[in-house]
Amino acid sequence: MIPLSIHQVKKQYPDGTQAVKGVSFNINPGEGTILLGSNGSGKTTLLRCMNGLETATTGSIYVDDIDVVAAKKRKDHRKIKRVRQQVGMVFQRFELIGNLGVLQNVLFGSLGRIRKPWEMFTSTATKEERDRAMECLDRVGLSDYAGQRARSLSGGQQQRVGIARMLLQEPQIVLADEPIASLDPKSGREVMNLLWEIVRERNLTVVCALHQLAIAQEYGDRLIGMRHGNLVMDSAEKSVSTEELNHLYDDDEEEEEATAAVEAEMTS
Ligand SMILES: Nc1ncnc2c1ncn2[C@@H]1O[C@H](COP(=O)(O)OP(=O)(O)OP(=O)(O)O)[C@@H](O)[C@H]1O
Repeated sequence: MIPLSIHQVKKQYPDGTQAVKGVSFNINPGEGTILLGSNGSGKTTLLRCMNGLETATTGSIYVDDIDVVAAKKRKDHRKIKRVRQQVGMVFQRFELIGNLGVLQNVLFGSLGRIRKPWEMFTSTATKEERDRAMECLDRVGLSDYAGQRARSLSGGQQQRVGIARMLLQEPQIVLADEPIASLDPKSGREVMNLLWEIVRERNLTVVCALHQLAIAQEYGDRLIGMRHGNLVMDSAEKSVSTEELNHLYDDDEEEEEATAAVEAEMTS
């Protein structure tokens, strides 16, 4: 079964910004896909639509047999929860609670058992959950840091806690939104190595937004490029040269003007 299928997805924000303009692709099981594109090309929006953090305006996004877009529109919480259990997120800014301990942060990965936000602070983990969380911390090499406050860790260590939190969820799909953008090159590479090692050993399907082209070429099984909310490059369809990758980041004032002119003509 195709784990992730995206069909004609559009996302327009309430202020009128068209962040994603009709994107379609299927991701195969175990595929490590890297999403590329300059700032504002729509990568984060698309990732957030995939796990229902944002609701796509039109189109469908199937996670296994669930259409996330339809589930969000119908406010079908049972289906949204099933999607969230299957889809783990790794964020650029780690999204840890700095004042809390490392182990507690990982335990919040078992979000399936938390129904209301305040339960994050009142619910206590079972011994089994704590043991599993410790195993996840051990996998990312941080079991010795379990009792420390998250904010006392370096950026690279905090991202490893983010990976451990994602692991505790036991997802089938991992969405990583610029997981190394806040890290120095050495820590970034360490985190990328760890993330890829883990997804490979568990045969997880990954979609990872990145800006570092060399790393994208090194790690990605497949490279997908976005520009102004459109999918403009997919290495599954044709091989992609470094030149074409660089073109994704070209200064495109002229192209924007041309696109705006075409759009204005179409709406007049
Ligand atoms: N909540 C929002 N409301 C309105 N516009 C938004 C919102 N979030 C993002 N946008 C806009 O949507 C477009 C796509 O943004 P998005 O963050 O998805 O791009 P991106 O490719 O992830 O960029 P970056 O590489 O900088 O993270 C941009 O024009 C952005 O300003």
